[in-house]
Amino acid sequence: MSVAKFFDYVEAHQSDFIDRLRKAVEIPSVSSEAARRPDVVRMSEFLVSELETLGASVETRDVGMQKMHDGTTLKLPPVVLATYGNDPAKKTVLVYGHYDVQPALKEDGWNTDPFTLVEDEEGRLLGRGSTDDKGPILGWINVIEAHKSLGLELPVNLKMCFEGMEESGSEGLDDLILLEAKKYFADVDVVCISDNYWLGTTKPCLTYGLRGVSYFHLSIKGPGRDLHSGVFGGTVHEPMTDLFAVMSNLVAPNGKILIPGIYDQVAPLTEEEERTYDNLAFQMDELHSAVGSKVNIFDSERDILQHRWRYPSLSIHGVEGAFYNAGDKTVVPAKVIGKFSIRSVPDMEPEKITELVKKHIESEFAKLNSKNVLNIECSHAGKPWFATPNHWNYVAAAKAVEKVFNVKPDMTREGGSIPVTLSFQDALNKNVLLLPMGRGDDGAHSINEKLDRSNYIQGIKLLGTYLHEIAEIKAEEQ
Ligand SMILES: C[C@H](N)C(=O)N[C@@H](Cc1c[nH]cn1)C(=O)O
Ligand SMILES: [Zn+2]
Ligand SMILES: [Zn+2]
Repeated sequence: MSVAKFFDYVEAHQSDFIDRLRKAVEIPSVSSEAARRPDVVRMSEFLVSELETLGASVETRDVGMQKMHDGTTLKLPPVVLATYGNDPAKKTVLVYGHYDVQPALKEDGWNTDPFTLVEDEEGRLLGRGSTDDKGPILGWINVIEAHKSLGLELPVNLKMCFEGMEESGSEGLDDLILLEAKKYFADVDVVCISDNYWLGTTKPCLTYGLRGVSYFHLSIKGPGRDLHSGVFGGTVHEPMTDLFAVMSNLVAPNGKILIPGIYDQVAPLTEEEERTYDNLAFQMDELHSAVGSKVNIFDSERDILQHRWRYPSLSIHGVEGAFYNAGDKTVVPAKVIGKFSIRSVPDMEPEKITELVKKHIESEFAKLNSKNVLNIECSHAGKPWFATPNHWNYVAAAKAVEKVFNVKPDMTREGGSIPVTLSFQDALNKNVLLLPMGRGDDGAHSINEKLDRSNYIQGIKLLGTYLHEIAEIKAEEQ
C-alpha cells in the first residue's frame, strides 16, 4: 500500500496531534515524587481514554507497591496494555513507551512553565515529557487515529505496553513481562521502542545499544538534629564533611571512575567495533549546542561517542538534606544523602558494581575515623543492552527512515538507559529496535525540554511507515 494518504492525513492534522501532546504535557506525571503519584495515575487514565476512543482493547495492570526510602509504601502506577488489531495472518509488533517524566520546576531555569506546552517561533514544542517520552507514545496513538480516520487497516497487529515508572527504575514491570511472556506477549514478533534521540540534529538513526544504570544513595548521619555551626562547629563529626570527603573519591574531574576494579569488567574495544564509529553524523558543534557550552572532556567526536556508549561513567546528582536555598544559613545538617549513579556497559554486572561501590565507600569512610554512621544502598539497577542490528526489524525501520527522510539512518548506540529493553529481549526472545523521534539537543531530563514540531510530525510518519515496512518483509528475509 502507498503511505501517501497516511502522510497527507498526518500533515493535515498537525494541530490535533499537537493538542494531544499539549494535554499530555499538562499532566505532571513525575514518578520520582510521591506527591505527584496521583498525576502519574491521571496520565495513565488519559492514555486509556485516548486508546479506548480509538477502539483499542485496553487493560491496566496493577504492579504492586513501591517501598519508599522512609519505610512507607506507595501504590505503583498501572502498566497500560493495549491491543489494536488481532489478525493471525498479520505480524504482531509490540511497542513500549513510558508516560512518567523527570521532575521539573520553573525555578530550575525553564524559560516557560514546564507543564504547559509552548511552541516557540522556531517550531520547538517546549514542555516536560515532550520528547521523553510523551511525544513518541502519542506518536503511536496518532498512527492509529490516522488509519482509523482514513478507513485503513493497520498492516500489523499492534500491542502496546506503556509504563509510569521508567524514570524511577521501572519498578514492577519486569515481573509483569515475565508473567505475560507466554500469555499477553505470546504472539509478539518484534519489539520497537521510541524513547531515545538522534545523535545530532539533522540525521535520523536506529539504535542497537544502551548503557545500564545503577543508582546509589549514600547516607551519613550523626547528630540527633540539625545544629548551630557556631555552637557545635569544630566539636562534632559533621555528616556533610564526611559525605564530601567520600564522594570526592568516586570520580576524577576528567571523568575517570576512582572505584578500584570497576573497569575490569568492561569489554575490550575490538577493531570491528572501532569501525562502527566511522562516518557517523556527529559534529563537535552539535555537542556544544546540546550541552550549552564547550566543556567537553575529549577533543574528538570518536572519543566522545565511545565514552558515551561503551565506557562507564559516574555522575553525582545531588545531596538530600543539605542546605541549598539562597542566603547564608549556618546549619550543620544532621543527616545527608548523596545521590550518584553509574552508567554501565557490556560486560558489567549490577551485583558486581554494587559490591565494588560498597567496598570502596566503606574503605574511604573508614579512613576518616568519623563517629558518624554511613549507609550505602543501590536503589535501582538495570543492565546494559545490545542487539544485533542486521535483523529484519532493523531492515524494516531503515526502509521507513529512507521513505520519510530520504536518507539512510545512522546506526547508533545510546548513553542513556531503558532497562526494560533487555527484559523484553530476554523474556520474549525477540528482536528489539530503538527508533527515536527526537533530536540530540532536545534536552531530555534538562530545562527547556523540547520536541521539534517537524520531528513530531515526521516521527508520526516514521512510526506508521515502519509498521507498513514490517508487514512488507517477506518470509525469505526473516
Ligand atoms: C533514554 C530514556 N529516555 C531515559 O531517559 N532513561 C532514563 C532511565 C532512568 C534510569 N534511572 C532513572 N532514569 C535514563 O537513562 O536516565
Ligand atoms: Zn528519561
Ligand atoms: Zn525516556
